[in-house]
Amino acid sequence: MRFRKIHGAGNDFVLLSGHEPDDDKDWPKEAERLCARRTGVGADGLVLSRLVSEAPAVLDVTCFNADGSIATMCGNALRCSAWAARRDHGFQQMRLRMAGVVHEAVVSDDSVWVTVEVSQILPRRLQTVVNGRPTWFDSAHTGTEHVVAIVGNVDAIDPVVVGRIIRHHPDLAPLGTNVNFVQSAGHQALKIRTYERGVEAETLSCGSGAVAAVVVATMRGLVARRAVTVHNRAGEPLTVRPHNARPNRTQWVGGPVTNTFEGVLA
Ligand SMILES: N[C@H](CCC[C@H](N)C(=O)O)C(=O)O
Repeated sequence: MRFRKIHGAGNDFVLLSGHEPDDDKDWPKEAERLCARRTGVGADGLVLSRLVSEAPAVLDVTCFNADGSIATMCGNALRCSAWAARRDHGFQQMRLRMAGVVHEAVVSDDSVWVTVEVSQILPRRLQTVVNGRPTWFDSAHTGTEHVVAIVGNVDAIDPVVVGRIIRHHPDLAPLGTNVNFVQSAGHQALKIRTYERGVEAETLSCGSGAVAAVVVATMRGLVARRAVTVHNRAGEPLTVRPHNARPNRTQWVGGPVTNTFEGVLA
C-alpha cells in the first residue's frame, strides 16, 4: 500500500489516497501502528482520502488521531489531502467531506486553504491555576472541541502538564478537548501552543486550534475581524481569515504543506 508522509505546518500525517474507513481493515489499529514514532512511520494522525467525484471535485477524508480515535475535524489533514488531490488529479479548488461536514479547499503553489466551521463559543468555560495564576479557558467548537486560554507568555507554560489537566477535566467529560495557549504577538498576530487530544501531546501546529484561537482572541479584543497570523511551534505560521460570504460562521485557514516522503507500507 502506497503512502505519503506529509505535514501541514508541522502537523504530520500518514496519508493514504484511495481508501475509505469501511474497507475490511481495523483502521483505528492501523492508525496506532503507523503513527507510532519508533516502530511505525511516525505521525500525529492517519488520513484516508478517497475521490468521490471529479466534476465537481469532491473527496471524502477521514482522520484518525495517533491513538486510533476519530478526529471529527482536522484542518491540517484537510489541507494535506487537498495538496495531494492537486498533485494526483490537478484540482486547484475542491470540496472535502469530513465527518459529514463539507469544507471548501483552494490550493496554490505555496499555500493550501480550507474552510473551518465555527459553532458554539462558551466564554469562561473553565478555570484553573497556571503558574500560580487563575487562568480562564473559553471554549470554541471549530468542528472539534477546543478550549483557549489567553496568557501573557505561552513559553512560560508547560502545555503538556496543563493541557492534560484540562483535557481530562471532569466538567468536559466524556469528550475532553484540545487545549490551546495563546498570546498576543503584535498587530493581527498571535502565538500559539496546542495540546492535542488523541495525540495526547503538544503538536507543532493545529488548523482548527488556530481558528479557535482567532475566534476567542477576536472576542477578547486582541485582534480585529480580518486576517490574523498565528505563529506556532513549527515556525510555519498559519493565517486565519473570515469567509467573505459567511464571516460569522466560517473561517479560512491557510499555510504551507510539505510532502516529506512517499513509500510502500510493509
Ligand atoms: N490538528 C488538527 C485537529 C485535530 C483534532 C483532534 N486532535 C481531535 O480533536 O480529535 C487540525 O489541524 O485541525
